[in-house]
Amino acid sequence: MKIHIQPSRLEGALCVPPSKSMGHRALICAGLTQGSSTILGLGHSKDMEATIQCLEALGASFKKEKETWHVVGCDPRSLNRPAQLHCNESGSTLRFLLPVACLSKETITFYGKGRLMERPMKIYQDLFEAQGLWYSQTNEAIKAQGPLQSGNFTLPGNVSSQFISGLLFALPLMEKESTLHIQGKLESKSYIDLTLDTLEKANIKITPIENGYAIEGHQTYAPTTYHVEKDYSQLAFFAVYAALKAPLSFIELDPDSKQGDKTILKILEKAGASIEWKERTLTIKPSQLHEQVIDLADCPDLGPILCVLAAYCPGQTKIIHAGRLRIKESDRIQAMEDELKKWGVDIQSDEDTITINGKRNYKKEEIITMEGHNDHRIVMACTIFGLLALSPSCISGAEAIEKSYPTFFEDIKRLKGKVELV
Ligand SMILES: O=C(O)C1=C[C@@H](OP(=O)(O)O)[C@@H](O)[C@H](O)C1
Ligand SMILES: C=C(OP(=O)(O)O)C(=O)O
Repeated sequence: MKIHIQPSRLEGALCVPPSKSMGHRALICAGLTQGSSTILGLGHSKDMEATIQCLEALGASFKKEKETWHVVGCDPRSLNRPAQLHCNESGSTLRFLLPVACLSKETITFYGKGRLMERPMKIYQDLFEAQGLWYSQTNEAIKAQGPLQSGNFTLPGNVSSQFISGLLFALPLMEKESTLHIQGKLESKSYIDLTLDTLEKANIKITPIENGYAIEGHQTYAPTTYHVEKDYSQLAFFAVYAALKAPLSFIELDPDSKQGDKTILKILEKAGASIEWKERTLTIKPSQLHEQVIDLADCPDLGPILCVLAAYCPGQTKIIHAGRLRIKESDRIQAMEDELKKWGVDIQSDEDTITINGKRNYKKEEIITMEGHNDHRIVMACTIFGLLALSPSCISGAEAIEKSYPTFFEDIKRLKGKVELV
């Protein structure tokens, strides 16, 4: 799918989609509850679909009535036949559900598409092998056989927090107590906090210890009602636009949200934007923004759109601790470098840092075609760049938005943005 983008002045109010991270967590906690739970405000995307289908393959059932999901959970320990879990391109689905599914004694096959099976998984392989369990991986699939046992687990803190979240979902269901020790600096900590928060709602007890967590065994997930908040990671794309170009309002937000990507508001304020809250509505107004140093350790998903922000902020912006962007749906540093260079943006990177010397305007004589790199966040970031530019452009591979934000282009049109299918 190729989209033509005209420089546009967006206006109005937007309700961004529900949080994908909170959605995965609510689905998993509800899906592991021996009883029925309710999820309110769950969004629709390929990643949500993947998590629902995987939990169904483990025995949970999901029913949607209007905007409410009714979930009857399962116990993977009582699975009595091999199961196939199709994770599509969702790293969260695969890494959260691998230890959960392998509470079972049956062989579980996990399938992935796109770049999923190239993303780091060795942490789980090592952990299975240390317990003498079978684990094998090809380009298309991972096959593993539990049952995974409780114990003392040590994990690096800087590869992906999703391994830690995955174990936090599974360990409470094991027979005995476990500990999880995190080695080195913990990155994406806000995502672990979201996991702990959701587990607490399901009455699962996790005790913080020095550099890790203690998890009692033999716990049960309690039925409850989960409310999924609107997604600050998705809001970030439009927030950057508003801070640079024209005011936008965002409705139905939780101002006290624990989502780590809410930090986009601090970053924009630091750059000079005006941020105003009125109850659950946020208004962002543009200003002459300036450069800064941005630490990405706790908010990796903001990386691509922050490259756009930096490109339009005069002065030198440095985005540090960005290395994990290389192991997402694409190498997001390389992808942004490739696409922004087409516009003449002065952007360079090393393994862990992106340096951008920004300016206020970009204009090309010819129509630039940007590539989506099969990555939703690259498509969305490049589209925002195109809306802010002074000359028209195209983005190809735009269907990648289906992973997390299927209505992205419809929302732009609703705000009077000029985007058209070519
Ligand atoms: O737990 C989560 O919901 C997520 C954790 C982050 O991954 P890492 O911990 O691998 O950085 C983030 O990039 C991903 O989109 C969602
Ligand atoms: C990296 C992402 O998701 P996941 O790791 O779940 O594939 C993302 O949404 O940007």
